Amino acid sequence: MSLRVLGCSGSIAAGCRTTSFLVDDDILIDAGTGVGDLTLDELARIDHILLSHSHLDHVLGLPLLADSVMRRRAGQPPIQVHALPATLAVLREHVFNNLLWPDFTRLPHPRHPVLSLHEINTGQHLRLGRRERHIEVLPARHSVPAVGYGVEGENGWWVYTGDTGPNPALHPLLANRPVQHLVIEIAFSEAERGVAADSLHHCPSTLAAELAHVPAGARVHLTHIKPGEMPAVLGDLAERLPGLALHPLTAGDRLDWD
Ligand SMILES: Nc1ncnc2c1ncn2[C@@H]1O[C@@H]2COP(=O)(O)O[C@H]2[C@H]1O
Repeated sequence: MSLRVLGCSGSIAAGCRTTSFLVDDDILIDAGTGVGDLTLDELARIDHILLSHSHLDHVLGLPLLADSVMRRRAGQPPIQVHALPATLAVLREHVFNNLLWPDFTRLPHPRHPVLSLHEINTGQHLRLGRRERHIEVLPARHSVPAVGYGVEGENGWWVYTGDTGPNPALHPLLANRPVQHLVIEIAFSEAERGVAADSLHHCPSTLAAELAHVPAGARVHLTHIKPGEMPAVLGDLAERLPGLALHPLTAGDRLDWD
C-alpha cells in the first residue's frame, strides 16, 4: 500500500502545504492546500475524501477540488466526503452555502452532484476505495470535534492522529494493533505550550509523554508543525527524547507499507 504526503504543514508559506494524504490513488485523507499539487487527472480519480475536522487548513482544498473535477467526473458517482456529523454541518452551513462557495452537493445537477456527504463516527470501520481499504475512525481531542484515521495494510497499520492534544483514548488502540507508521501531530515549540494547550495541539513536552504509548517498531512521523517552527520543535524534542528517531514529514514524501 502506498501513501503520498501532499501537505503536512500547520499553515501556509512558500513550500508549506497544509494537511492532505493520498492513499492509493482514490482515497484522500484531509483536503488541505496540498491537494492543489495534484494534476487534474489525479484529482478526478479521487472517489473518497475523509476529513479529520472542519478547520480550514484541513478542508480548504475540498470546494476547489469539486469545481475542478466536475466536468471530468460527469457520469460518475459523486465523490463521497466522509466526516463527523458536526464537521458536515459546518461544511453545509459555512462552505457549501451558495455564499462562500456554490453548493456542490447539488451541482452540477441535484440528482447527479459532484459531492455527497456521509456521516461517520469514532470507532467506525469503513471499507473504501477500489481496493476496499479497511479504515478505522480514531478518537482525537481538538478544539472542534475531530477524529484521526487508521488504514490497515497486510502486515500493519498507518495511523494518523489528526489534530489533537493529549489523547489517552488513542493509547489502547495503538497498543492493540501492529502499527508500522504513526503520523502524529505537533504544532508548536515549547515556548508556545500555552497556545498548544488552549488550541489542543501538541508541543514537545506533551508529545514526549504521548510517545511513551507508541508501540515499539512503529516509525514515528511528525506532521502539522507551524511554518518556521521546525528548528525550535526539533531542538526541543532532541533535548527531551535524546536518541529517539523522529521523522518530520515533507510534502512529496511517499510511505509504503504492507
Ligand atoms: N488561543 C490561541 N492563541 C493563538 N493562536 C491560536 C489560538 N487558538 C488557535 N490558534 C491558532 O489558530 C489555528 C487554527 O488552526 P490550528 O488548530 O491548526 O492551529 C491554530 C493556532 O495556530
